[in-house]
Amino acid sequence: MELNQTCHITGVITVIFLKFWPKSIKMIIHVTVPLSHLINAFHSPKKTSFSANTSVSQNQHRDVVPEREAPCSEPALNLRDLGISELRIGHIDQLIENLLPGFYKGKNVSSHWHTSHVSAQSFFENKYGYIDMFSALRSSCLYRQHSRTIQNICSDLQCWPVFIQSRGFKTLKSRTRRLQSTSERLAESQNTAPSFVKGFLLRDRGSDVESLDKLMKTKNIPEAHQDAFKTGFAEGFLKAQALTQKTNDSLRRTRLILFVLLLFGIYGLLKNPFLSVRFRTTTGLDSAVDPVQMKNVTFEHVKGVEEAKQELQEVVEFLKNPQKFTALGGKLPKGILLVGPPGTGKTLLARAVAGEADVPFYYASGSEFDEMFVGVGASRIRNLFREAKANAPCVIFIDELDSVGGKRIESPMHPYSRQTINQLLAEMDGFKPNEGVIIIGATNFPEALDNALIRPGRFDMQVTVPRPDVKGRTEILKWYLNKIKFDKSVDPEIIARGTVGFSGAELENLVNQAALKAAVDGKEMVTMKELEFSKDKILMGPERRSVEIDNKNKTITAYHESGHAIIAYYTKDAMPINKATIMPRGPTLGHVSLLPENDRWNETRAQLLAQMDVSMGGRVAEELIFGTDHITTGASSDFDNATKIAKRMVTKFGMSEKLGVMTYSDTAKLSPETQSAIEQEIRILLRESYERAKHILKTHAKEHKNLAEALLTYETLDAKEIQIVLEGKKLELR
Ligand SMILES: Nc1ncnc2c1ncn2[C@@H]1O[C@H](COP(=O)(O)OP(=O)(O)OP(=O)(O)O)[C@@H](O)[C@H]1O
Ligand SMILES: [Zn+2]
Repeated sequence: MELNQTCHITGVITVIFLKFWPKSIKMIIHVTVPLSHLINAFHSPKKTSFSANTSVSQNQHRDVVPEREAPCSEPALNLRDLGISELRIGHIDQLIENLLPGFYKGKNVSSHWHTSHVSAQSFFENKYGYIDMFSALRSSCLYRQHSRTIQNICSDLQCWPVFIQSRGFKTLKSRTRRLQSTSERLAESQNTAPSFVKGFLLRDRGSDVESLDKLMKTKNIPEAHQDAFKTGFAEGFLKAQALTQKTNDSLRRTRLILFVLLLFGIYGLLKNPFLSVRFRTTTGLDSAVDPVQMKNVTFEHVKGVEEAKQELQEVVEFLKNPQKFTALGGKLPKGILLVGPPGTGKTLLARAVAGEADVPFYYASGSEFDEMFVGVGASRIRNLFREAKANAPCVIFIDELDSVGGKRIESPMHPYSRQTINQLLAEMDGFKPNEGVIIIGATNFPEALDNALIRPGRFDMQVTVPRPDVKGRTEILKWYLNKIKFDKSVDPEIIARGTVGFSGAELENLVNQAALKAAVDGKEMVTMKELEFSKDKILMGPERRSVEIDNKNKTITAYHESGHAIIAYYTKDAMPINKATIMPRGPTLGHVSLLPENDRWNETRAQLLAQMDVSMGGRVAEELIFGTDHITTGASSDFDNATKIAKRMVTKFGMSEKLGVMTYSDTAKLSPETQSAIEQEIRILLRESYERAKHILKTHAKEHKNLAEALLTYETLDAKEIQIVLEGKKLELR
């Protein structure tokens, strides 16, 4: 039987024994060697042509005799000759003992090794002078006689789990040697290592697992080893994966942090007032054009302010055709100031001027210019004017001019408050009147403006934009009613009469609220009812139907509101009653709304006194009907109103005999005597008003009672119904 075959048989025997010995298999399974060790173990150490007692020094050059070329003439050596019948894991020692008598500790083997001065690669080598077990086997005296067998055993044993001691640390020298020897060994092992290991060693990472399984199958690797290999591979693979995963995770985290920091950086730059200003006013993308961006607004869109429109017409002419004005040598105003209460159409007018002249409209709000950072306001103004000059002719509109051009505060606390306004003054002086740039400012408080702003050559043209009169209101109502579906029965005039003092914005809101109400009620179009409803809502506040009010409180409210109504009805100079209700609205439990029959441009002393008396009507009614112990807190807002009127009469309108026609703007700075004189006068006015109200209510106690009961029945009464009740007629049930 050919040696080879015998060896193979040995190898096979080995395998068979192992196969049927679950215990030994278990033992083998426990002995799992990390992958790197397995690879080390495969590299059967260099073939050495040692003589038995040659002293072994690890750096002796070894010539490698490739196993397969060795002649196979030796007699076959089988385990029996070695006194071993069957080979199990426990027999390794005996085998080695027989192969290498005296190898094991305790026998004084001719020591092949000295104390190593250079640390060897492994403790094994340090101790035995051989790189590993196999080279120890090969150097045995038996090797020469049975080199073939020992080689085969070694190569078979290679499949056995081997105990390799390796040092936990690597010296540079050993590392180099290891790397070098590993690569040489790897090259060599490709010849000696069984094919399945080759595939394993040379595997491409991509398809490890299935090639490993495939190899396990095709090369019928013993069961026991499969787990060890798989475990080893899995461990190595998982470790590698875990490491990659960790690296990827930390890379991802770093990238995320950098990205967030970048975002913050960009946000900070954009928010930076200097940059954002530059961005806003110098880039075409987001220059300070009117954010509302109403397209081609013309004078047609502005109703009820004819006078203001006429005054601005000439500005439009100038913007359309500046030469016409320069030829005559005339100078147009650089700055136009629109003055009026909120919501009267100042911004709309400025847009209409730019729209009529068809020039760019630059919108800026005064409050934008004031930032907590010093100098930001001034830089924004510079940018705005630079951009406008570059696009002349154009309109610059500065809304709420008083917030940037307010009186300059001369105080060490605000050393920079002048910077922005000074910049504005400088810019206004910085261009010639006929350069084609018109600056329009709007303010609700002209008195708050710095005088330097409104001197000639700056905002030297002032246009008043007042609240619309009944005619203007009718026009504005028609304008907005035409934008919705409304019933033909709607008479804008009546609504206009009932909305004295309403601004354009409030009228627009009234029509809009009526449309919403009609939509909520599922109506096809808006009728007078919805318009009245939204008017009351604006005048008296939204109804609070959900509020549950007990009868006692309802009765008090009914007499309180009737008190106001009776005074208004029986006082000659009082405003006519529009409506009385005990339906809670807004913050009040009831409300009486009065409306002048037309616009009051001025109010007489009698009218002011009448308003005070009406305000006193509520408290007086409570006192007369329920007694002084049952008067309520509900009259506080009435007294506020009456006190305000009395104070304006004394300090503003010169309507006090004692204090004369002087005005007292800042009472806090007055002398104590003057202050107490003012208080005295106010007190007298209020007491007299109270007495007048009491007199009226005593005189018309019956009507007062009838009206209160009607309110308890109908909850809300309009002017007509109130008149019917006070005339003693019966109201038809609604
Ligand atoms: N005379 C008017 N004619 C038509 N619509 C008006 C008129 N006045 C106000 N409006 C409406 O009210 C809205 C607000 O008006 P605008 O902003 O021009 O008032 P304003 O005087 O500038 O208010 P503020 O002083 O609060 O800035 C306008 O968009 C417009 O729809
Ligand atoms: Zn009241």
